[in-house]
Amino acid sequence: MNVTITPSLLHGAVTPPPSKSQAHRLLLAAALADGTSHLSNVAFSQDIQATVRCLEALGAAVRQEGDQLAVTGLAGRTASGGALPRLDCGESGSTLRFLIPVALAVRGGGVFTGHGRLMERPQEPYFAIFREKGIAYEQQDGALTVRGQLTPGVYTLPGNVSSQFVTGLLYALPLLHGDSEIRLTTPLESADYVRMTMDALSAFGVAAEYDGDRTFRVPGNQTGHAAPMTVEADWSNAAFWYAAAYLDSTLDIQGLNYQSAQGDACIGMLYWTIARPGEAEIDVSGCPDLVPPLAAMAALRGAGRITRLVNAARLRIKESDRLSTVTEVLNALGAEVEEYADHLVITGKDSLPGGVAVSGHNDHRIAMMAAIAATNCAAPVTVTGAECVRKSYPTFWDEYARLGGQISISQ
Ligand SMILES: O=C(O)C1=C[C@@H](OP(=O)(O)O)[C@@H](O)[C@H](O)C1
Ligand SMILES: C=C(OP(=O)(O)O)C(=O)O
Repeated sequence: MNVTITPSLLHGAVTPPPSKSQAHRLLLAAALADGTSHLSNVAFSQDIQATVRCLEALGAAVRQEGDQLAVTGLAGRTASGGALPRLDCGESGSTLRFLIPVALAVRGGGVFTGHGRLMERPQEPYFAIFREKGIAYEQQDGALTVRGQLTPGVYTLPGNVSSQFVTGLLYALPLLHGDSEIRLTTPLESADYVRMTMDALSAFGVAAEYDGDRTFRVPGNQTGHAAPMTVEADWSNAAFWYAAAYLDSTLDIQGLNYQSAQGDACIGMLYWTIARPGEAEIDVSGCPDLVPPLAAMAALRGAGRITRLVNAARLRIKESDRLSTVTEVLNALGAEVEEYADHLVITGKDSLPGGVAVSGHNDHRIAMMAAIAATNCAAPVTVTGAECVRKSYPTFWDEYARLGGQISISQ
């Protein structure tokens, strides 16, 4: 699907979709707990569909009841020895990395498949653990098979590849028959995502302790208890509307929790960092998903104003190599972005020429970045492969049009 945008500013009230990160976590906690949890405000983005499908494959029951999702958990039931469950994780890194250790704990392993770039995204921190602990793994023809017994003990891994490994272990280790420890060999990046994990576990009565530095203590023999929960609005996707507002659209962004544990809630603060005159340097190691909207803001910050988005190496292992795709797409629109190994340097302009077609690179955040930058372009912009927004924000283009964005869609 191609979307052609005739540049115009956006106006009106908008509520961001339910948080994808929080929904993954609540669904998983509910699927492992005792009893039936009712979850409100779950939206079926492709990534959440992947998590639901995989939790069902692991034996949890998920059904729609009115506008809630009822999740009946495994309640400590485990099964091993039979055929391994097959888990199609779509393009969702969270689903894959959260469920690898969970599948080992509850089913003795699994066969994981994925689409797009997913199976190329790194899993080495898990593989290093598996080699040390004698868990078999094999990646062949796009499928990753893991098989073995997860045992309580010490789990050592780096903190700077992806926080999603820590989250996966925090879900799996409480299920084991003994206490465990997670030890990080480097400082934890994306730390707020791990805090969100601990909040979700704690809402279901599962305890883990973090020393705030490199060690997590995880007591074993824990089964969570069903809890009614409501998913918050998504700050990572709200950030695109913040970017549009910074670029002169008049938006009333509603429904957000300003006390949220979502790390990307810092977009409110970063908005002002970008709005101030002079050079800006933003460390994005805690909020990697904000780079596309921040880059759109920085590209249009005003002539000559320099923004550095630093500590961003991890952006290369997302749905696309985001340091390269942010650079390519914004520069195609006429921006001045310089790409380095682990950072971007962006020299602002007052407006961009546009007048080109840019690829969404099968990356929802790149397509949304292009759409927001297009509001400040002089000539129409076509986003090809624009359906990729379904990964996290299926209604994005509808909302964009509802807010007055002038789009035409072609196949
Ligand atoms: O745990 C999560 O929900 C996520 C963690 C982050 O990944 P990293 O920890 O790999 O940076 C983020 O980029 C991703 O979109 C979602
Ligand atoms: C990187 C993302 O998600 P995941 O890692 O779960 O695929 C994202 O939503 O930007």
